[in-house]
Amino acid sequence: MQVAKVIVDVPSRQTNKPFSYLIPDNLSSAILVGMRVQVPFGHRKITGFVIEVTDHVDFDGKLKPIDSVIDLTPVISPELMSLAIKMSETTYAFLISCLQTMLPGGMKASMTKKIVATSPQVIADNEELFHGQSEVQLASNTNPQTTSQVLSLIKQELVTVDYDLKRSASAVELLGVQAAMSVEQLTSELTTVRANATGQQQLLKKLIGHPETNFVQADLVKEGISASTVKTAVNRGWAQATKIHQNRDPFMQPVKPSQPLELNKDQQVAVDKVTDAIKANLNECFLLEGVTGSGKTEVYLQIMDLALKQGKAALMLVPEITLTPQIVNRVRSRFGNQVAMLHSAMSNGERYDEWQRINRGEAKVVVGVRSAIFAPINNLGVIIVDEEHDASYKQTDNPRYQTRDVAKFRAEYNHCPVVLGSATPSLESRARAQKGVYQLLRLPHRINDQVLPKVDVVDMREAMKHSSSLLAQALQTKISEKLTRHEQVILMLNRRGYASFLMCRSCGYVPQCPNCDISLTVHKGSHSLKCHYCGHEEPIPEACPQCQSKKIRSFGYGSEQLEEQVHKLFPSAKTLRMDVDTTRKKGAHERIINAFANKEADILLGTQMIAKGLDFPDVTLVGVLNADSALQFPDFRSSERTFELLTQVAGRAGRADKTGEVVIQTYNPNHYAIQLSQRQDYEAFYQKEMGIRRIGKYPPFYYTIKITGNSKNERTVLSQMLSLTNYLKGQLSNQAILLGPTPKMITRINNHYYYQTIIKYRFEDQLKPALDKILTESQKLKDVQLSIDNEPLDFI
Ligand SMILES: Nc1ncnc2c1ncn2[C@@H]1O[C@H](COP(=O)(O)OP(=O)(O)OP(=O)(O)O)[C@@H](O)[C@H]1O
Ligand SMILES: [Zn+2]
Ligand SMILES: [Zn+2]
Repeated sequence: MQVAKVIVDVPSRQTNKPFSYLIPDNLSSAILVGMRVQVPFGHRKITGFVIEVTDHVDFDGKLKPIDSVIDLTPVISPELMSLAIKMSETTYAFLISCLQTMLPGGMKASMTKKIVATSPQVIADNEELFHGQSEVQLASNTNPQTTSQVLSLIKQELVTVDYDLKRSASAVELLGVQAAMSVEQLTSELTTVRANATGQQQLLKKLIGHPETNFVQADLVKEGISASTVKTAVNRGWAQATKIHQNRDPFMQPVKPSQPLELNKDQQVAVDKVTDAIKANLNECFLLEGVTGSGKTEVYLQIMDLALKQGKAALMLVPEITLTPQIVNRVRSRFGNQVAMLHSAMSNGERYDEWQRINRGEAKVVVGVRSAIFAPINNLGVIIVDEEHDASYKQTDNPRYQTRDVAKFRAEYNHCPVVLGSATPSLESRARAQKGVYQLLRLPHRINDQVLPKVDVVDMREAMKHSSSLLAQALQTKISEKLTRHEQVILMLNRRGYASFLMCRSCGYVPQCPNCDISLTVHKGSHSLKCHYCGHEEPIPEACPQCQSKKIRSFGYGSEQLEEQVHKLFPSAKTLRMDVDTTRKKGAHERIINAFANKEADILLGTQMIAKGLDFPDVTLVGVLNADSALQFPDFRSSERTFELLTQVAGRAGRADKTGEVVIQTYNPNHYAIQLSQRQDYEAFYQKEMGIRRIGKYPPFYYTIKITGNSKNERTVLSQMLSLTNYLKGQLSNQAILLGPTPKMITRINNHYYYQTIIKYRFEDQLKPALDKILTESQKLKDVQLSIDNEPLDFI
């Protein structure tokens, strides 16, 4: 008798362990670990993942049989299975959530599958299945007999399985036209054309000049060659009408192949160290600390190239914001069709197609965002985590995993190295390199010894005495200079919308969100006040709702207002704005970047979206308008975030042959994060910040856990948090530090009240059991939701 142990799709503590089900005889050899199955559970039928198949029954009662299989081949590999178990333990998430996180979106149980015969013989031999067709659809509740027949065909490789998913129409077909005669023939045709038939002459000359080119007809019309001229040309045999496929997805545009660049000495050392580890199957972790523009990407490319030459696969992770066609095209230009991409702007169908290409081993290089760490890659040779300090590597929802940790687990499993790269490594990673846990590789110079940009800090307390403009005079002068030289400028204002809030000058009234404890942000484009936490939106009032005064004004600035001011100050400059509001539509982000790269605009302005990863050779000036925005948060990582953001955005200037300049506007010119980012001195910042963290007992000196409770009822959540905090105090040693419960910085969001307790600790073996117990107990509470965040990004 065979038994399958199944993790069922019921996220609760009680079901966070496998349930045993009998495997029916006709499925006996077909059920494999990593497949999804349908099983009876209470009075329902639900899905689950098979995590073990055994002959051993450790259950006294009568086992229920598996109902049907959902996947015909495993969707979770043994590697990912062990990873899910480990993740569930370390993130306090349910195993079922971890398993589901690993599958590409849309690979839902109810999805229809089809099997495709590999030869006519197969169709003939299995008439009752195929009914003469080459492919058939299988419903998710196919009977066990048919299933076992299909499974045996799969085993013999006589059929392939495909999931039916909607692909978005990413390609469009355009009408084209191409020469159909030789250049000589066309030249003699030219003599026969009437002198006043200018369109025909123009077209013929074009065809003669570019006999190989497939012209887009719509482009010709723009040049004055009409559709009827093209028709005449086709009728007279000069040209033929063609169809041109154009990809709408900016990530999929054709790219020119590129060759490896000759490395400088530091780059070579880095590449050699990592490739030695790949060749020796060493599970080592490298920290590549390279200043902005030092050529880290080229180092990644050559490392991946070597992994491929060793017959292995490579995974490169990038933050959401830097996953632009710029970086993807650099990878694709080196590795062509071997590259698979996984990003959130893709449709479910596109993502599934890429997932399959990876699963089948067709794509050997995977580039993607956080979730790509779960790509079904076999035989990994190296994992690269670019901009390793980036906050987007931490998932803020269940399961709350840190991608760097998952990367290290996979590398250990695959006996391969991990490369964490950044100009501003996280303190955690840099400290590990200090201790020798990671190997530190450094690129201290920019390519071609281009100097780092010169950074001026403008004290806005002084500047505001002379003018109330958002842009200090010093910055305005530099912008005009660059504009006259036709160089490009990047301006960052890390707040979206038009103004921070509205206030009545007569009575002091400030409109608040009705659902959250926060004032509403002014958006001029949509003529509304918006809550950035719950999405609440209302019209901008004409008069004060409290005292009816018309003296209602907006305060503070956002990116929308920056754009307005720039237009006023520099009326002839063309601008592009990039923030959450201008990049909602699919592909918008890429279009803005491409337009700026093509020099369709002089000034790119926006929120922190524009700070990272971009490489525009003509940008010679970067202005930061509110360098203090992150410093205002009462959080231990504020300085690190400020330093990182300023250093990264400054790094966008002067990356090619022209020297760059940076202007930082601040109200805290003496703050060390601002002063050290002015010098772009990461090492000094690291030393200084480590001293502060040591005294404050913060990471990386202490581990941290954040427990958050929320409820519609403030008193309920507070009393629950108090009792669990007291329980923890009893369980932990007196070395552990418990802070809380305290209300979160914004206590009420969407009418739920949030309270938190922070634990700082070094060694506490009773911590995990105590937290597991708290989670189990919390399942019984109806009106409080609890979450545990291991190593949270912030304490606010
Ligand atoms: N060995 C080399 N020889 C010549 N040019 C190079 C070399 N390595 C890199 N470059 C070029 O230098 C520029 C900067 O390199 P790259 O973008 O890789 O830097 P980076 O360190 O990844 O930057 P950042 O962290 O600021 O995004 C690129 O245009 C790249 O093509
Ligand atoms: Zn008022
Ligand atoms: Zn709100």
